[in-house]
Amino acid sequence: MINSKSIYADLTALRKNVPLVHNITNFVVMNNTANALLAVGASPVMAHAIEEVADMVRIAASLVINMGTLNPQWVDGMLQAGAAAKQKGIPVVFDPVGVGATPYRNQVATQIIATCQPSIIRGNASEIMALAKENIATKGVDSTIAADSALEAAKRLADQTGAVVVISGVEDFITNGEQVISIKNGSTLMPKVTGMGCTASAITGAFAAINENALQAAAHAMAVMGIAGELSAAKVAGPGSLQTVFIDTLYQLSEEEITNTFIN
Ligand SMILES: Nc1ncnc2c1ncn2[C@@H]1O[C@H](COP(=O)(O)OP(=O)(O)O)[C@@H](O)[C@H]1O
Ligand SMILES: Cc1ncsc1CCOP(=O)(O)O
Ligand SMILES: [Mg+2]
Repeated sequence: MINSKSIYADLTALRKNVPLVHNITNFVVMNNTANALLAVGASPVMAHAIEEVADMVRIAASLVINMGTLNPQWVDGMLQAGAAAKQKGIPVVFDPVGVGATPYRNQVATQIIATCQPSIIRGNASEIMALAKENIATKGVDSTIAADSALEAAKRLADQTGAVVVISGVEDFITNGEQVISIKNGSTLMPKVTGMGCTASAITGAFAAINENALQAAAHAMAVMGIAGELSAAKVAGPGSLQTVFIDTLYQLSEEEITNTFIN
């Protein structure tokens, strides 16, 4: 369904079109995700004020909503931005950071899915299980379970919401409820850098801006994440340098590297 040629074709389209990706994201990752979006070829803007989100959506090619550090004002902004994105017809990517950890996060995630109707939801296995209302003990923003154990829950969530659902982890799974694509690239060092999941969601927003097929766009984004993470991890001593080398690797990512590294 996807291959190294289709990944590179979308990456080339992204670099050529430089789509504006509007992010309403958390305090922890704003800088990393903006830099990752620039490096992959997109143009990021971070804007959360209720007074401007709808106007920003009007000039954006996609919207990424990430609920990592919530407060009620931001939630209002997310809901307004999501409604404006639906009206304009641009894709919405939702990252339900930490859902399952607190009742407030659960309530906000439900509200965002209902109002913003995301075309892609990306989370780790614990988050996807929590969204699918599975009984799961979560541990803040990190997953406590393997991605494959959330696959059935992800398919159900895709059926319920109409969104493509991505579970990240050792292996990533991307499903529309029927088809499933898996990506085996990545590195055990990636979850040691905060914001790698948020970066995956932001980059998914960039690919969704240039490919109308949400399943393909999400799979291409996760493949690029995994390939760049794997190539970067081979060059570094630990998570500190992974963060910066990852940005350089994304920026330089070539067709040859994709062809030689991609595994699914
Ligand atoms: N153990 C692992 N081995 C390989 N890649 C991983 C591993 N854990 C996470 N990744 C990769 O790191 C990125 C972030 O995923 P993850 O850590 O699941 O997200 P989150 O930070 O939201 O919990 C994804 O691209 C995923 O494929
Ligand atoms: C640590 C933390 N706390 C609230 S948001 C956040 C960042 C989570 O990022 P990711 O899910 O990509 O690791
Ligand atoms: Mg996360």
